[in-house]
Amino acid sequence: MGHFMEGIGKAVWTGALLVLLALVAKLWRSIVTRFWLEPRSLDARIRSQGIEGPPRTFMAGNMLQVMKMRDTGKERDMEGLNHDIVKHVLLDYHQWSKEYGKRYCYWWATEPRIMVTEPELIREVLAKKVTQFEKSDIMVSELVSIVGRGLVAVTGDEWSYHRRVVAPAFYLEKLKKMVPRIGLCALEMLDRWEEALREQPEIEMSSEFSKLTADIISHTAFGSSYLKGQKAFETLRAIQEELSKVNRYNYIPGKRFLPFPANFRLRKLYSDLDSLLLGLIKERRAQSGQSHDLLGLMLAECGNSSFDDRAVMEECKTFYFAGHETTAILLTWSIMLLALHPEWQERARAEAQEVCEGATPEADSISKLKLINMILHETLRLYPPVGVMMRSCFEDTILGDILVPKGAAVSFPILAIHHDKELWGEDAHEFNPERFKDGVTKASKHPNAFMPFSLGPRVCVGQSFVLMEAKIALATILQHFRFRLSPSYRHCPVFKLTLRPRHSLPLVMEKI
Ligand code: HEM
Repeated sequence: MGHFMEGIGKAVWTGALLVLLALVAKLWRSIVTRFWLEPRSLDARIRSQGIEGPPRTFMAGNMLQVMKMRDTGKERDMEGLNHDIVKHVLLDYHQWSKEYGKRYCYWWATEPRIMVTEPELIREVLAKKVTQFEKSDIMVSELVSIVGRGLVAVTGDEWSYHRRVVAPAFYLEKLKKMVPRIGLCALEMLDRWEEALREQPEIEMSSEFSKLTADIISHTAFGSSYLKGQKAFETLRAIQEELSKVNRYNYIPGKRFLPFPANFRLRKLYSDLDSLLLGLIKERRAQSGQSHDLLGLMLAECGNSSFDDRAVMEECKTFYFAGHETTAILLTWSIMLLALHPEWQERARAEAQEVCEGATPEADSISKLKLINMILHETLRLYPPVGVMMRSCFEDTILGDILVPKGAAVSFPILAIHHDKELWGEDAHEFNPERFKDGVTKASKHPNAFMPFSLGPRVCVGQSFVLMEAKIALATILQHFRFRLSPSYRHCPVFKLTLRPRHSLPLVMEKI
């Protein structure tokens, strides 16, 4: 009996050992395939087409190099106050495009990314071959951690469904109802400035515009519940801070589950945020009548469909992340450019005074602010808040003269395209809003060379909202203040998720 039991025990141990060995072998095979065999085969297919690039390292590819090169720009200011910023901000593109040509390949962890700068090919990816090119799993998981599982992050059928529910909230007729509220937010900011100017001659613009756009999105997204909206946005800002600390380890698989203190803090912040937003949505569903804020419009659109409270909550997070900082940055760069170019400041002021007659713009007069519109476009060309975009390739696809293999990605350096002399002429680095006088499609040698909001069906859903908001803010400011750059301003644009000034933007303000 004893021998019999011993025999069974041995068989169980041997079986367990075999299972363990099989699991280790499987894991080993998938590690070798994912980190060595697949990248090696993709590399060979890309290089065989004459597309060269910097040598890559195991696992991280060129990711750490790219981060380091982008950090170099953060460590020193630009030498002059000019707009030739590609070599400062996108040093990786500047160096590698000189070494390997404008079309080269670099590696983001195990994903090869082919740089594509031809607007025609970019249009093909973003507007025509949308099923072959999508956001990659790596990108989606990074986006979900930053912006939530809303419109920016979802793909395929889930994206079509979200877009159908969200897009109507941004129709011009609906946005027009938000104009008076945005005007009030701008006037409140001006009151604050008048108060501050009694003590000092300068105002710091980046933080002012960050407050303004947070205030506007809190009101326009949540209407009467805007104080709770503000609380949610503070939590989102804390999440953004924590994420910037852990993003450096993105190439480590499963890094979100590792016991970093930042991961524990993030989990708590996400859970606080979810209960706050879900509470707010429940309250709103219980109210009768329709409200004209973004949340109300979205709830009306989804009705009783399967778009549940969680899906609505993810879209609320998306509005904040996609729309708050980007808009603040647009306003910051445009006022910097107007401070630097007093002739354009005077022309824009004259237009604002003529159209608005001392008041904030009305919904129907916003389209008459043509010069201000041109100034905003020129700002978005020189300083696009989203400076680089990309898409992954899900099946072998012919793109112009390239065969993009499944598993590779294409990357579009929007900033470099907006500064390309072949597209924009010799004055590509100069501020010249006049180039937009006949509209965006005629401003350069290619109708799609201007792409701050992307192109095709996934074009920025908030595009009209942001231009409306920026026009109201600028027209209101211009009618009340004349301004110039403070001598203490230091010019140092940097990439920190978006293209922003590293230092503050102090302006010397004079009440008109
Ligand atoms: C100057 C300001 C802005 C810029 C430069 C900008 C730029 C962009 C870009 C480039 C994309 C495409 C991203 C991609 O597909 O990888 C995008 C998408 C998006 N943006 Fe904006 N955006 C701005 C403001 C806003 C605002 C104010 C909102 C909303 C309140 C917003 C909401 C969105 C959403 C929801 C998407 C995803 C659209 C989709 O995939 O269907 N954006 N934006």
